[in-house]
Amino acid sequence: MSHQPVVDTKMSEEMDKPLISHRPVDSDGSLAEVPSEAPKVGIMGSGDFARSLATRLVGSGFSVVVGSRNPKRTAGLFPSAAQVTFQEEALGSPEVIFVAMFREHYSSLCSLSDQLAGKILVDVSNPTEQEHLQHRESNAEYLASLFPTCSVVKAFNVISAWTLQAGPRDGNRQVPICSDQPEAKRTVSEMVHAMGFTPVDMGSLVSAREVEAMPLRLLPGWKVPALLALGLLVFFYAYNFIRDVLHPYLQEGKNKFYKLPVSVVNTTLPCVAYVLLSLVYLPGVLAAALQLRRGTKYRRFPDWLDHWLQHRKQIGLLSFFCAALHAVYSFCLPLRRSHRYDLVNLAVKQVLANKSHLWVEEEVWRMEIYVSLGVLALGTLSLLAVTSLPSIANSLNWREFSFVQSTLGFVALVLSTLHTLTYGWTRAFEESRYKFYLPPTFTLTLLVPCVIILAKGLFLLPCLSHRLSKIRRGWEKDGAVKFTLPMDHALAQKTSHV
Ligand SMILES: Cc1cc2nc3c(=O)[nH]c(=O)nc-3n(C[C@H](O)[C@H](O)[C@H](O)COP(=O)(O)OP(=O)(O)OC[C@H]3O[C@@H](n4cnc5c(N)ncnc54)[C@H](O)[C@@H]3O)c2cc1C
Ligand SMILES: NC(=O)C1=CN([C@@H]2O[C@H](COP(=O)(O)OP(=O)(O)OC[C@H]3O[C@@H](n4cnc5c(N)ncnc54)[C@H](OP(=O)(O)O)[C@@H]3O)[C@@H](O)[C@H]2O)C=CC1
Ligand code: HEM
Ligand SMILES: [Cu+2]
Ligand SMILES: [Fe+3]
Repeated sequence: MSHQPVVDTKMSEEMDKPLISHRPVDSDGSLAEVPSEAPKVGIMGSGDFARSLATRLVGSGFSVVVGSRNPKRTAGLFPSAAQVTFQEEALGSPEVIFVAMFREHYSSLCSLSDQLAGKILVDVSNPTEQEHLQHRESNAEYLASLFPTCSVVKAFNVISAWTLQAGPRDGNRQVPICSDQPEAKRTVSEMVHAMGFTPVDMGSLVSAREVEAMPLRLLPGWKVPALLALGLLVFFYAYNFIRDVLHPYLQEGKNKFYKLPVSVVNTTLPCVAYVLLSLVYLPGVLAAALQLRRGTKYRRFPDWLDHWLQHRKQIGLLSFFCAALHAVYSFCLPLRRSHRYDLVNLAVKQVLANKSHLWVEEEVWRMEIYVSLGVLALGTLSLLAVTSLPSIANSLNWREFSFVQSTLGFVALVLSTLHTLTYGWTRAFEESRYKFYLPPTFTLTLLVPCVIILAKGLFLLPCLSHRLSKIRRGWEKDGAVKFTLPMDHALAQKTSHV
């Protein structure tokens, strides 16, 4: 929505009047005279939402009249500047009427349809999940069907009563708006703006169903990645439990259960982080391989790959989260009592065995290097995480963004791989490291990243990179696409989401 004054002369009279929060400024800089009569807005219903809305509207310079079935009982709950009266009386002068009632009570307004004729009705309702599934038409479309002479606008349903009352200082400021009457939509948009929110035009009233579904979604796009991370956590924790705790207990009768809270977790978390990171960069490689094989970029990827590509951000951020936890756990390793007892016991054993100066040069170097590589990997990952914040992403052009995400992300994957390899060293080849024939955990995680690194290397070979960049500029192996376009189009529509 633009911040400029609206020039359209056909604008409703309501909006020609200045609002307090938007006082027009004269050319000499002083405030223009505020007219005595503020634009009048009606609210049907006296519930939580109606009260918050009235408070906010009054604060933004509107004059509010509330229509209630029982004004005596409810008047005390509203700001004194708001007029609370019977439903039919509230409908008289305002051009814009908010319907702050639940869907099942809309029809109770039908007796007032004569007074409502020609007015703008704002539907603020939120269906429950059940209602949303039960009704094929949105609440707003239902309201429009009850009052065909009114202009129905869907707005404010994504804003909670609490946010309305507290003002848009924190939380989401965006208010999606849709309506079949552009004029009515503009009037309400200006009101949204005057109340300190940002109107987002969602088009005609058929979008109302989508707008009503917005508050029902919980962290869209995170479900599959979160389940994936959880699955990996459970798998690796169980695997490490068997190797590090169960095996010593069953085979040697040793009690190593103290490892459950820190040690086992700190073997699990890095493996999850590392696998998730490789799963961020695997689909890009698969996509490139598919394009090379098909010889065109104009055929859609299979659904699963399309989905995977779209969820990389969430998978990547979960990977970063696990890696950060792994780093903190690693710093804590030497703080533990168990660690000190182990050290002292080792020292005592050495003294008894009359050994001195235990310093294995190779072990020292290995440790110095893998810790350093881990720190570098985490540092690179945190750059990716920072640039994924919308405010920072918006300040980068797409080349800068894709440099950080694609190139530095790959660098992070390589550093993590070197970190894991130097940590693992020769352990993968020592028989004593195999517990119940299970190889050390890190060996399980190395396969996919190594495939990715190899593939990326292959794609750099002149013949392949040349062909790939030709394909990405629209070149096609002859006959690659011609006959599949119409079907692809249907597919594109079917799968376009997120
Ligand atoms: C902590 C963290 C945060 C993340 N945050 C985000 C985020 O905010 N947003 C987001 O989208 N992703 C995010 N990701 C996911 C990931 O970083 C990006 O999806 C990244 O762009 C993937 O890079 P890619 O090279 O695998 O894939 P793409 O950049 O999609 O490329 C796919 C393949 O095509 C090649 N390629 C691409 N374009 C061209 C071209 N024009 N010419 C030739 N070859 C080309 C690439 O080399 C690659 O092989 C995040 C990841 C992590 C770990
Ligand atoms: N609460 C919130 O945070 C949000 C609410 N909404 C939407 O706002 C609308 C109102 O919600 P909310 O204020 O929380 O609900 P309430 O139950 O608190 O208020 C509903 C109001 O509807 C009025 N009403 C009119 N006719 C009837 C009737 N026949 N039976 C019962 N009540 C009637 C009542 O006012 P009276 O008795 O004065 O006539 C009542 O106060 C809902 O559609 C909701 O989805 C949307 C976003 C957030
Ligand atoms: C500040 C950053 C980091 C530090 C200090 C660090 C430190 C460590 C330490 C001390 C270990 C050995 C754990 C043990 O003894 O059980 C380890 C293992 C490991 N780390 Fe890191 N690391 C860091 C970052 C990362 C990152 C970013 C990744 C990958 C995303 C990663 C992946 C791994 C893996 C896979 C292992 C092997 C786990 C196992 O099988 O035991 N680390 N790291
Ligand atoms: Cu999806
Ligand atoms: Fe219903």
